[in-house]
Amino acid sequence: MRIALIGYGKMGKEIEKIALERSHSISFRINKENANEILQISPENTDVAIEFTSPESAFENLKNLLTQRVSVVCGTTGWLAKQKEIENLALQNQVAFLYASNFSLGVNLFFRLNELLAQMMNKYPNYKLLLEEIHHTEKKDAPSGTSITLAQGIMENYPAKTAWVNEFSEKDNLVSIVSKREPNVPGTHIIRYQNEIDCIEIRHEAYSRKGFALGAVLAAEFITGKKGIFSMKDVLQLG
Ligand SMILES: NC(=O)C1=CN([C@@H]2O[C@H](COP(=O)(O)OP(=O)(O)OC[C@H]3O[C@@H](n4cnc5c(N)ncnc54)[C@H](O)[C@@H]3O)[C@@H](O)[C@H]2O)C=CC1
Ligand SMILES: O=C(O)C1=N[C@H](C(=O)O)C[C@H](O)C1
Repeated sequence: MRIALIGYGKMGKEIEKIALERSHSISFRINKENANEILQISPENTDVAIEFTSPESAFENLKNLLTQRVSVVCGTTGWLAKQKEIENLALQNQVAFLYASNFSLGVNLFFRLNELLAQMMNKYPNYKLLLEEIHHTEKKDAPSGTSITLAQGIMENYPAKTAWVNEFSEKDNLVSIVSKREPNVPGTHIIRYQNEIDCIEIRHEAYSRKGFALGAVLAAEFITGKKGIFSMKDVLQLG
């Protein structure tokens, strides 16, 4: 498979390692400095593009790639207000598009665990809920994309929770997401239900970026040759 890497930073480089190990080749390495080269990417030279850039650049990159009829796996967080527009563009151009806030198998298992726990805790409202995310100090967006997915999973299974906020709050209808930034943390997410008697906590801690990169390459392998909108649930078949 010929992969174009859009964003050759921490994630782009990690993805390249896994892609080469799995016998794929890299058709383009695009960064801020050579961003215009994205216009040269086409189905003639590339099977799939993997986009990990920044919240400010993702929408424009995705628009260009999909209009040029190139299927895309996107891991950039913080641009989702325009997700529907991008999905429609993929459908119009008859290519595949897959976005995930987190590509690691562990986090996708954790998403399911979070939903099951929310379903149970829905019956015990005297437990206060807190969602905490810790990431490296270079991260540009807050809260993390993963914590937004976790908050959505809670709201779908705990109807009294109707919105999330990115601050500490004890309001019963809110999912409170607290974001912390510390050096060299690849990504940690904690969900805690607590009252004066005890505490129930689930936690996912990434030890490196390898799981994110492997998941992104598996997603690229999965969508190659397909058309439509996909998610990591399709790739990992977690049920
Ligand atoms: N979904 C997931 O599993 C994961 C998502 N992420 C997300 O991926 C994104 C990138 O993360 P990192 O690689 O850690 O960031 P990074 O800052 O190390 O790398 C980003 C790269 O994008 C490039 N870039 C910026 N503007 C560009 C443009 N217009 N065109 C092409 N390249 C451009 C920069 O030159 C830089 O090399 C972030 O939004 C982060 O939240 C990160 C890890 C896992
Ligand atoms: O910026 C990161 O590094 C990460 N971003 C993703 C997010 O916002 O959830 C995924 C992972 O936690 C690492």
